Amino acid sequence: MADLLSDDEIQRKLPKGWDREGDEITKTYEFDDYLKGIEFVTRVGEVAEEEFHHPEIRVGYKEVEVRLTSHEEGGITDKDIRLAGLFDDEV
Ligand SMILES: C[C@H](O)[C@H](O)[C@H]1CNC2=NC(N)=NC(=O)C2=N1
Repeated sequence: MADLLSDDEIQRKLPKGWDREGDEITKTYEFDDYLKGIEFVTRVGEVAEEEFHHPEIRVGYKEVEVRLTSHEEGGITDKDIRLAGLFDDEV
């Protein structure tokens, strides 16, 4: 089990463009068209499965919202920070 991060660690480690909301970190990605967002979701899902750490994903028109938390630990861990960076690499 990974350690829960402190408030200061979260703020320090949070990748640019990500926000902290309670026990989650979140980012909304914007796309030129709906299907580009859907294609992004597929890539995010593949990374999540490879890392066995899964986000919640909300698909809107030309936008995709991703939310990460470590369910087993009950908060935000380095796994969430790491996945955030990997998802950013998939844009
Ligand atoms: C049994 C447990 O669901 C698995 O170990 C994995 C699956 N994916 C997961 N994803 C996330 N975000 N948090 C978890 O604690 C988690 N656990």
